[in-house]
Amino acid sequence: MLYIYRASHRQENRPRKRRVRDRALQEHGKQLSCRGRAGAGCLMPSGSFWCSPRGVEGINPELKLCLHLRETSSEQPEHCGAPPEDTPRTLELENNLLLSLASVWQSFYLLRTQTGRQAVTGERGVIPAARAQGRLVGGGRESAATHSFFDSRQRERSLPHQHMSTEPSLERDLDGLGKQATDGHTRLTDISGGTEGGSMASIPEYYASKNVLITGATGFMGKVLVEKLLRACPEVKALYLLVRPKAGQSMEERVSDMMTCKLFDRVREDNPDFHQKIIPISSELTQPGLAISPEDVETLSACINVVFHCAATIRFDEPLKHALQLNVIATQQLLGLAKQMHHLEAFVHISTAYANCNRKHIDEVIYPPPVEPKKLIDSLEWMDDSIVRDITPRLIGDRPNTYTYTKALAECVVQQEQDKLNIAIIRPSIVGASWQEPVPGWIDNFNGPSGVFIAAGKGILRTMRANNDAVADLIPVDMVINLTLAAGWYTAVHRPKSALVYNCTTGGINPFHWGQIEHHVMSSFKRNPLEQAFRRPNANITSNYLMNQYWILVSHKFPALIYDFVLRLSGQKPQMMRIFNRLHKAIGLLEYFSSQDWEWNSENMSMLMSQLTPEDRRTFNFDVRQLNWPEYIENYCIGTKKYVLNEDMSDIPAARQHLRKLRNIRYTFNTVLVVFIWRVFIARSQMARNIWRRRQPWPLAVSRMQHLRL
Ligand SMILES: CCCCCCCCCCCCCCCCCCCC(=O)SCCNC(=O)CCNC(=O)[C@H](O)C(C)(C)COP(=O)(O)OP(=O)(O)OC[C@H]1O[C@@H](n2cnc3c(N)ncnc32)[C@H](O)[C@@H]1OP(=O)(O)O
Ligand SMILES: NC(=O)C1=CN([C@@H]2O[C@H](COP(=O)(O)OP(=O)(O)OC[C@H]3O[C@@H](n4cnc5c(N)ncnc54)[C@H](OP(=O)(O)O)[C@@H]3O)[C@@H](O)[C@H]2O)C=CC1
Repeated sequence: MLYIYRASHRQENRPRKRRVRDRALQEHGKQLSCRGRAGAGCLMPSGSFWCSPRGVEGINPELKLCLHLRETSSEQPEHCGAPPEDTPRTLELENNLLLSLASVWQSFYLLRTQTGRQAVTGERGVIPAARAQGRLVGGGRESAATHSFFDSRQRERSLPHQHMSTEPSLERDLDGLGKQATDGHTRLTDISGGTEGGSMASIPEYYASKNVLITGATGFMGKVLVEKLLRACPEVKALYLLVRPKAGQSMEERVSDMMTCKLFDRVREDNPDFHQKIIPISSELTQPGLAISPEDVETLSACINVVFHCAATIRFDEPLKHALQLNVIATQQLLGLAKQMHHLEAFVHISTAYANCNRKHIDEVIYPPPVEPKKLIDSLEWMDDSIVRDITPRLIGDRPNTYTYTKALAECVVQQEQDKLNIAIIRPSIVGASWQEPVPGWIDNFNGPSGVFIAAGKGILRTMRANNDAVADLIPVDMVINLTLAAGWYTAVHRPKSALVYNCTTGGINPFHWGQIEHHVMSSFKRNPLEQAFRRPNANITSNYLMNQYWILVSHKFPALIYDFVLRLSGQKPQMMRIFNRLHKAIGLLEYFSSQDWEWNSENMSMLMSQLTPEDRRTFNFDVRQLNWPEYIENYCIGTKKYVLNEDMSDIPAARQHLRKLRNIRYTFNTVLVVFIWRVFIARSQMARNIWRRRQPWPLAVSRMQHLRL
């Protein structure tokens, strides 16, 4: 027996909604938590609560999915009793229809899926494991029935039509599940029962014996993904990595080099033979057919269960044609390959939170693309590179670069396949060094803020345009990867009808600002200095353009000129001005992101967390509330020193000594300057002497005495 009630925006319906819920509470002593505004839902025999974005009868199309009732009681009811008196007849009827449909799905599920069969037979796997974790109570079959309702609901695509057509009206009513709500936002609650912890395979159980395809595995995030999968899901069958030969190295050499990197130390300790699970596949993503050999296509089509698409060009200055080729066309081709995969359960696409940075508020929806991707691809194909370069600013419009523009188009091409594939789109904001795993502060590149931190730590960068009070939406790479793996699991298990978008951001939950980052970066590099710093780290951010230009002149260009002059005098090649020019170019490309605020809705991230078992929540932690920013920034700065610059921590005393030397040089330089000014201007002018006598600050009085002694 289950209760169904329909909620409505209309004020007069709210008391009835509340009565139904209160009745459920009274009868079963349950504590139900309720979020949101209006909605429609049913209390399942398991005690979980299901609600649809459109209302059970589908009569109120404006209804958004707003209700999320979650059982918080550990006690499971034997049954749920009769429907409340005030439940209308139509809804009682729907109770029965829903139940029959649930049982059709359940039987189908039990017969068709291995998980289901295991659930009935009690084989090793999902159910026993779930029971062991205290997530299931009662007999295996009954429990399977209750937990499989939503699982099987999501498998409806694979159901023969006659199964669905037994209850046509109900089919229509339930259509809302897994589709986007009228605000376009497909929330996790749209497709799940909302049972805390869920009653399905845990993440490592799911990935056990799966074949996973990863693009961009040699990149920053790809590496962390490979490492975490191998470490946290040791039963994974194989990881197929699409890699291209590069810089004179074959793809095999590149992959074996990658596996010797420090990042894999922990995996190596746990399983010295981990490399056996890694299968490199030669692929150049910008080539037709991704340049994968026919044999490899066959292998991948036959065995891959999950795809993680991380590869992209993330350069902000990439020519549009190339960015389009890699970020859009290659994604299209990969989707084509994915459609040939017979056992594909989830396709996870890594996008960016800034794909829609032309908006201030960004929901977890796929916005209409700036241009129809196919049209753009067709037009650019015949265009000369110089013409494309000329029209690029007009094309990208209010986006700052070709990167964010092509990532937005990529989301659109991914969305076009949502009817054929189970898709998740992850949108991380600014991905920084790792928070905890495999080691705190792991980072291996100069992208995003890392280059800025390093340049500031070396004492080269002294000023930058950024808004002190704007939120710095940094997110640690390990949290992004944990969420990505969890989203892969969720997508495969629930098979949502439309692509689920996860804004993987921190600002809305645990905000930290650029001004605070500046403070912590500077103090961290003073405690743990980088080797051979150019000057003592002392950088400031300002949102004022003119002020920034002034400081660039005084703190960057003037010292660079002096330094290059000294180099020239000593017969060496001047280099400082060249370094500053490159730095200014890089900083100029980043300033767009550090000078503004965005607001991301990250509801699906929070909802996904609520679907994990307590154990998975610990292993695949992406709870950004737990981030302690000062500690994170300290580890980040140390990480740039250890892992990007390969500096030894034992050299810190020498680096501190070097900073002291730089400080003494600065004091000496300042003193010489004061003395020089004194001798040249003040000592020669009576008026200056008069002014001088009237206001003698203490430090200058000292140098005056020194002068007298001279
Ligand atoms: C005043 C200091 C206070 C400190 C606190 C305040 C901090 C404010 C920080 C603000 C940061 C804002 C960051 C926003 C990022 C938005 C992110 C959007 C999220 C994403 O989705 S994508 C990931 C972000 N992508 C990038 O960051 C790529 C940006 N990079 C580029 O586009 C190009 O690399 C660039 C900058 C145009 C340079 O191109 P080029 O001149 O051709 O140089 P190379 O790329 O070939 O590199 C040559 C060489 O230099 C190293 N390098 C690259 N960038 C830097 C850098 N910033 N600093 C130092 N060194 C850098 C690079 O590794 C190469 O080294 P090799 O040894 O390999 O030759
Ligand atoms: N880093 C960040 O701050 C953020 C990143 N993202 C997204 O995350 C994903 C990963 O980013 P990240 O790891 O930082 O990027 P990296 O630049 O570190 O990695 C890019 C990966 O793509 C591969 N690749 C690039 N071109 C080709 C090609 N033609 N053929 C085959 N492989 C290719 C690279 O391989 P190779 O080693 O051969 O060059 C590399 O493995 C991207 O989709 C990016 O948009 C989103 C938000 C923020």
